[in-house]
Amino acid sequence: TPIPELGVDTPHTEELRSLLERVNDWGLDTFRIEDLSGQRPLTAITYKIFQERQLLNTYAIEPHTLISYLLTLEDHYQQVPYHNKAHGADVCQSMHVLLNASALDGVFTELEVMSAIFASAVHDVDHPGVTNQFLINTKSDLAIMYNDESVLENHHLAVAFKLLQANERNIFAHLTAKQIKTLRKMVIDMVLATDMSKHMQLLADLKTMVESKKVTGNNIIMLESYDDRIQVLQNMIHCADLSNPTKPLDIYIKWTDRIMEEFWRQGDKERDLGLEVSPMCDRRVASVEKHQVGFIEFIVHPLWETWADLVYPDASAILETLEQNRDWYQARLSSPSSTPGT
Ligand SMILES: COc1ccc(-c2ccn(C[C@@H](O)CN3CCOCC3)n2)cc1OC1CCCC1
Ligand SMILES: [Zn+2]
Repeated sequence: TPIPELGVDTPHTEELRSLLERVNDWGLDTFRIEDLSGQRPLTAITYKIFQERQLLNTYAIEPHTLISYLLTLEDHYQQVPYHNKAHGADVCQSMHVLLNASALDGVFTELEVMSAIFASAVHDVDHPGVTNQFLINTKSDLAIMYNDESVLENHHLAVAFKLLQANERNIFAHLTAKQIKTLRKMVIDMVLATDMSKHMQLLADLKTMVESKKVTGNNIIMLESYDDRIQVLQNMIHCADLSNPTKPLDIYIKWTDRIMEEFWRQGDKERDLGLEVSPMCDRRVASVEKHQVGFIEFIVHPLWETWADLVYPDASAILETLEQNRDWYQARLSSPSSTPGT
């Protein structure tokens, strides 16, 4: 069967094509792509990025093999409010834009770039919509399987690589053994770095790197060792994963609605199980704005401020939007919050 031009079957080909022309822009409306692509945002966006970066030519990837892998990957994202295929598509597209920073021009090899795009597309596959702590507390099969250590992150990686084992989905069939070994290690290192329990160490190391930053004549960052290179890619996927508050406000608010519904459903499960309801997971004690302000103040802004230093001045506009969005939520805190029915 012939491959549709955009990789997905949709009656909105014209509109989807023109929207995907903006794949290099920060703030691309992933929700609109979800609607126009026949609920295939991850396949449509990732296929476009692979084409945009000539990765099919560089690595002799057959279009139908890539489409087959992406459609199956997308089908393995669960229908949960936040950690679903739209989030996977959003982090993949955000990573694609971050890789284009001029301070990183020519820094990463094509294999590292493909590893980063692949890692972000797969990084939450089969996420069950509950946290690592919930899986540990409920003695879930996943927690038993991974001995309570980065349970979800390990699972996402295992699922992503398992799907490659079918010949019709093996997009890396024409890579050398050495390339596959390198790609696999980098993808594992990046996805494991999205575990929030690694956040403080990752940020501390990034700050150290920024302090000792070495650049070439035209302000391009010099990264000699594998450790330095993977550290930048790990912080990049972590930034992409925590990029919702840096996006246009109307898009950010939609992500907030989704994560809160996912957290509240976990709280409902904890209440039903007689467990203590986790912080921010009790829908009866909703302080959405307060939690977003705290999330930005303590996690998102410190990370993005440091990233913006590293790639200065490439992420300055993103940091500006983040600060405006924080002020918007802050302002709603002091004034009466939107109570139901008003
Ligand atoms: C728009 O709002 C949010 C957007 C994102 C997040 C958020 C938290 C952790 N993460 C990253 C994990 O999902 C890391 N995952 C785990 C599973 O394995 C893969 C890697 N993302 C939290 C958000 O708000 C919370 C609710 C109120 C304040 C905090
Ligand atoms: Zn994620």
